[in-house]
Amino acid sequence: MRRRLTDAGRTTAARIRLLRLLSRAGLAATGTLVTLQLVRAVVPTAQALSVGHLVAVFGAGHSDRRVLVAAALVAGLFLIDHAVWLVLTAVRTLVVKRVDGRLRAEVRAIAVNLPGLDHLEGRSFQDRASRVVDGGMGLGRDRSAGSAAAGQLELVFRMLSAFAAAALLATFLPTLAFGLLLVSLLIRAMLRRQWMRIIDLLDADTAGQRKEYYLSEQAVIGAAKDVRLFGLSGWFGGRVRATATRTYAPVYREMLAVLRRQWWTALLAVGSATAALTVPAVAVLSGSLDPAQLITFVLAAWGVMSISSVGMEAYDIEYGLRGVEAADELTAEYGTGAAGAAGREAPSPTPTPPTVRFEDVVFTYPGTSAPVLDGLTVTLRPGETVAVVGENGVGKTTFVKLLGGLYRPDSGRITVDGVDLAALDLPAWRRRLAVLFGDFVRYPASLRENVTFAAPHLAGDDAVRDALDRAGGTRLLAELADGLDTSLWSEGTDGTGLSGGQWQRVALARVLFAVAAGGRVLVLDEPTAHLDVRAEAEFHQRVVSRVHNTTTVLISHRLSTVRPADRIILLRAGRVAEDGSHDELMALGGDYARFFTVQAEAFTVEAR
Ligand SMILES: Nc1ncnc2c1ncn2[C@@H]1O[C@H](COP(=O)(O)OP(=O)(O)OP(=O)(O)O)[C@@H](O)[C@H]1O
Repeated sequence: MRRRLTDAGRTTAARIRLLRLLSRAGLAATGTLVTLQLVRAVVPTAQALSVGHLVAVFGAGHSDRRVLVAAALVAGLFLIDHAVWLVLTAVRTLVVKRVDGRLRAEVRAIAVNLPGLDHLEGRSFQDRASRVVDGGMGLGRDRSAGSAAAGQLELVFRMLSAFAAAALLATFLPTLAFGLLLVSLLIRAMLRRQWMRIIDLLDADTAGQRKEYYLSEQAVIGAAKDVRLFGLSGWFGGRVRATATRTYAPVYREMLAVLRRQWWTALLAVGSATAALTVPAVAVLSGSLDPAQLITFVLAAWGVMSISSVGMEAYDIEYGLRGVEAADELTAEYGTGAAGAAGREAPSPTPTPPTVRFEDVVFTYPGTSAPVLDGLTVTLRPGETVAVVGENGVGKTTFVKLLGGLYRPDSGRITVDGVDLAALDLPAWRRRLAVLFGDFVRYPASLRENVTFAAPHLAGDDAVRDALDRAGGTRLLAELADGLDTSLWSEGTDGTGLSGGQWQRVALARVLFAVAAGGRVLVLDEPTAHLDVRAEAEFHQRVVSRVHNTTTVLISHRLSTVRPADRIILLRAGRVAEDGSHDELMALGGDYARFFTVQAEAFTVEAR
């Protein structure tokens, strides 16, 4: 019993929450929607009265003019109802889109402003965010938080309409009015309980909800080449069918089960309809009601009983409420997305590179058990070029992510000029970093923007051209029809598609631009992976040696790329295994020397 009451309380609070959500659509749009719903709510009662009035004046043999006016009133109400419905549909769409847009913007703000990646990569964050952002298709209908809010408003006015009809009926038959209202609400509650379980089933299969993703994102755009060359269209089709079957098979089973359980509601509905017709009819026969009143009260009874049906708005509410709850949970857990309280400003806003120390750092990715970094201790001295090498998966990129404050160590600490990174103002620290990740982002934007995104405040095309030149992108710039204005978003704008190597030069230009804007620690993770042999050979001279007054961290499997570095650090088992210049490590005769020899031999064999 107590649980029922708690559920009821939660449901009421959720429904009020939905109504409050409507304010996000703006006063004018929401006000118009409320007004239109109000008109539609009173129309059935007005129709019952007007039809009764028409029958009364017709039966009393009044003049043609009075009959015509009464008939015009009936027709006018039908027309008004229809016209209001049309406008309401359009205004409702506007309100739904606005509410959804606002909620999505809030979730985007939370996601973008989270200081690290650990929450963002978690399954629970992603599921909750996709619930808010994606909305979804429920039983063939677009459903979202916005449609839940509009649906809740619709339900309020459906109730109002039924109560208005009951009030009219109560003027003559109060017991019938009360009884019909009670039974109709009971039927509605029973139906709602039975049918809403279907929304639970739909909601439970998040993998099923993602089935659209395979088609739209992967099969059509993302993996278009692979899908065709490997002939994977059958696999995609099968995958979509399998997820659809997994989602909908239990739904259809439940629908059949609900239909088989309709006896009680059907009996109650038949009983109500019989009472609604026979009680006024008996009153007519006994002479206490005339035929015109009979029509008015039967129509009013009909208006009361209409609330017993579970309309689409009930599904909208139930489905979209999950999105609203998910948004509330995200806000409760991560705040509103406003940038978090700033820590101390990164020390020395001077133009010199800092000393960065990893002190006995242990780090394990959330949701995994084995640490990737396990007692890593290393110092990056101001202005030196340090190469980080090691086998696949040893933790090189993880080292960079921790350097950027995207994750925090489980134990140990990272210091910048002696100050713990955890105590620093992260945005300020990140402005002093320029990081090129191996899986750099190809922004759907112009060439200029792809470079200046690293430091939008540094204006001037000369700096952009200089960064492109250092990254070996001058020829690319000359070839592009619209120069720096060329859109590099080929799918979205008919812009230019670049090759892998050309994109890498653009991404490299972006971080060099960040260095020009004040970045004092440059990190290049696999910067030559897509470059041709000549560009790779020129890389150190063209890029690294021209970067001054900056600490450079270079990660690469191509040991010829890292050879000229001041220091080379080899990671093994999450910590530094070898540390020294190329010559020192070759003399040491450890893993680095072995890897270098193997690569050099392979190169010599290829070159023969
Ligand atoms: N977001 C993540 N969640 C869980 N584990 C991760 C995540 N990112 C990386 N890992 C794991 O951490 C380990 C180190 O990955 P990392 O990318 O740092 O290696 P790497 O040395 O840069 O490898 P490579 O040379 O292949 O680029 C790997 O075992 C990887 O599977």
